[in-house]
Amino acid sequence: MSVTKDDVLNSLAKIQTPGGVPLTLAKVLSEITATDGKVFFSMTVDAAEARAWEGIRAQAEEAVRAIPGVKTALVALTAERQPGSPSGIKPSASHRHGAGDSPMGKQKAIPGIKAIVAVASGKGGVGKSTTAINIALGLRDLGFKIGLLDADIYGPSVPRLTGVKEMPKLTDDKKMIPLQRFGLSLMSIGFLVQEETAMIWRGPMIQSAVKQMLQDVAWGELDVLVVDMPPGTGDVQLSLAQHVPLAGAVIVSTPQDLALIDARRGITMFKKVDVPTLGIVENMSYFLCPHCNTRSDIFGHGGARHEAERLGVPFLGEIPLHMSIREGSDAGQPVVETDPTGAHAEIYRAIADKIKTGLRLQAVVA
Ligand SMILES: Nc1ncnc2c1ncn2[C@@H]1O[C@H](COP(=O)(O)OP(=O)(O)OP(=O)(O)O)[C@@H](O)[C@H]1O
Repeated sequence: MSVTKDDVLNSLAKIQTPGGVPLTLAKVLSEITATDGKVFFSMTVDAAEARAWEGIRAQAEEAVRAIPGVKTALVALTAERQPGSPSGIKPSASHRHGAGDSPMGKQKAIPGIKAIVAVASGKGGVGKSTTAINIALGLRDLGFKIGLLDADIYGPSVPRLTGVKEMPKLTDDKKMIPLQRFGLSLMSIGFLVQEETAMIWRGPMIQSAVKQMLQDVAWGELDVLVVDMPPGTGDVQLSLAQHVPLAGAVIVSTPQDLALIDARRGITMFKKVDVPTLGIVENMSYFLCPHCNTRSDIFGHGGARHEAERLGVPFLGEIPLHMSIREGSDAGQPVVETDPTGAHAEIYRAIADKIKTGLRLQAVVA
């Protein structure tokens, strides 16, 4: 039985807002998407009233899940920007009421997760997601229990990188159970909504959805949760960096000058929100000819290492441009998994080891 938008609207009409009108008349609902039993929409409310609306959001999600045929429902609560706050970003409830002076700042820690590490890039297409999953696998090989959260909501990559496209199941208390692959716990918006849907997301919706993917997922005990961030250094990324309790950030760049300028912006962004940069990775650093083994520095290799030195952040390693990395990551077979004793897996594990060292300095991971 397929679920329609009208089914969703009929069930939402029974919910009363704080102002006493039915939710469907409150002018807060976004476009509703209902495809293959997956329902997604957001509610945009005045920032000052956001806390009062959290209960309505939960009720709406509950009501939609109760419609026969609905397999999953995600309702994001987004607040209109407040003029005057930095970048227009409103501090979250946990920011205001949270405590603690850990490197994670004042955000609410996620129970059971020892450290959250963001993998970010100044611009798209530099291989951030490929690097993120292979680093996650490298950390797994070092003996850690690892999760991977795909926060790249513009173009979720985890389904492609892992070949996993199932719908997460729910626990009795309605938390999503992460999917398992390669010994990693995985969560991606790509498991919940169609890729076309992902394109229509606006900044505040992303922030809210990522918060839910962090907090409404039964992650269990993890040493490190690797977060594949959306590419870029705009307000959305800044806001995520501010709202996710990050222990540190890894910046992925290619060696070209332009990419490096963007990488620098990434470091500045994390600095702004007091998240330490664990280091820079240079991806597509050089090309090793598979036939003659000759190395070519196509993009002028070494830029990221210099940039890291200049900025006083660790340089984590160089990953070559290689067909097997591309083919593997595009076919759900990341290279650290498929060729664990090969040279590329070694490189990713060495990077993971440096990340481990960076985290240990902060006494987050044992
Ligand atoms: N070291 C590498 N060698 C060869 N191909 C690579 C390498 N790293 C990434 N790629 C390929 O480059 C493309 C972009 O990679 P990926 O999706 O990881 O980038 P991204 O920075 O996450 O992109 P997006 O802008 O979508 O976030 C993919 O086809 C991937 O397989």
